[in-house]
Amino acid sequence: MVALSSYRHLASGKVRDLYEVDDETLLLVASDRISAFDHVLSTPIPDKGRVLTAMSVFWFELLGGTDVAAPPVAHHLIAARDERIPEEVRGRALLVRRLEMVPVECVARGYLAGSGTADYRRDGTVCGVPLPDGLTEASMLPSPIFTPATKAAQGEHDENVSFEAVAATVGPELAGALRDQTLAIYARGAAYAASRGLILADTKLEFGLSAEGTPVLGDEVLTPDSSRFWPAEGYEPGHVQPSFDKQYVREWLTSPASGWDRHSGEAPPPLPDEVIAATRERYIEAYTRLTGREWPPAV
Ligand SMILES: CCOC(=O)Cn1cc(-c2ncnc(N)c2C#N)cn1
Repeated sequence: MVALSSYRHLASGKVRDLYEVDDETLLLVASDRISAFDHVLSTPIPDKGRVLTAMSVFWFELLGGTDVAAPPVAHHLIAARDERIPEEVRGRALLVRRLEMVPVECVARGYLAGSGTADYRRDGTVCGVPLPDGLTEASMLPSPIFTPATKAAQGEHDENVSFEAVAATVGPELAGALRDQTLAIYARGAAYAASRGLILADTKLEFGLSAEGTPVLGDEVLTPDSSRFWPAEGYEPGHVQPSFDKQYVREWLTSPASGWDRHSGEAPPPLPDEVIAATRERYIEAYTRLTGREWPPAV
């Protein structure tokens, strides 16, 4: 049985870690850590890593499958079950093909939210894409838009950049391919989510390059950590929508009960057990509602 410590640690994000298995194989591990208001909270959410990993596997299989009209999406997933996956991370780790990653956060937005709303309010555009007047928080956009960003240092916000800036960095051909693939994956995800009563407001994808220089989907895919999911029931533009997975955490942290001031720059206090339990349930509900599969998945 292989131990995680036998793999070289390559990188860590807020809630995930990346290890080297061999020259062409990596291990992408999802922790149970949760972040809110740009802080990684001190209390983990049991099973969050396993649920989000199972969700990525579901999307890789759906997008990479040949059973639908769209062409299969090339992706980096090798295996979710494999003897090279250490016992301690089994179920929340993916064996993936090592890629040459493209340094662009490929974001697609079907609705106005987060930095999109802020950019729109400043100058009526997002990443240089002009939008109609009169939009408000959570407005549905006339059609989904590609709004790339450059990855910021940990703890900083990614910086929205124009398509032209991406083309200048990676070349117009690859920039166009990244945009097309990002919008195609968003459209498939949004349509599928809508059929399950969920709005996929936006999503962030990361790509590497194939030997031919074409995009290969990496990272996690269409999870609540990389995307905004809103319950379709109760959707109404004009205010920040409740996050499907983090609403209990956000409401408790901004309630008097937490004793925390989100503008203080101080770390948030630990979450009470009932908020942890309710949030764990929300992640499981997101998985079962989206995939139609039982939790936990049959071994
Ligand atoms: C730990 C959190 O950071 C990331 O996952 C971002 N990241 C991805 C890679 C990567 N590098 C080569 N090949 C890949 N298949 C991948 C993937 N996914 C590097 N950083």
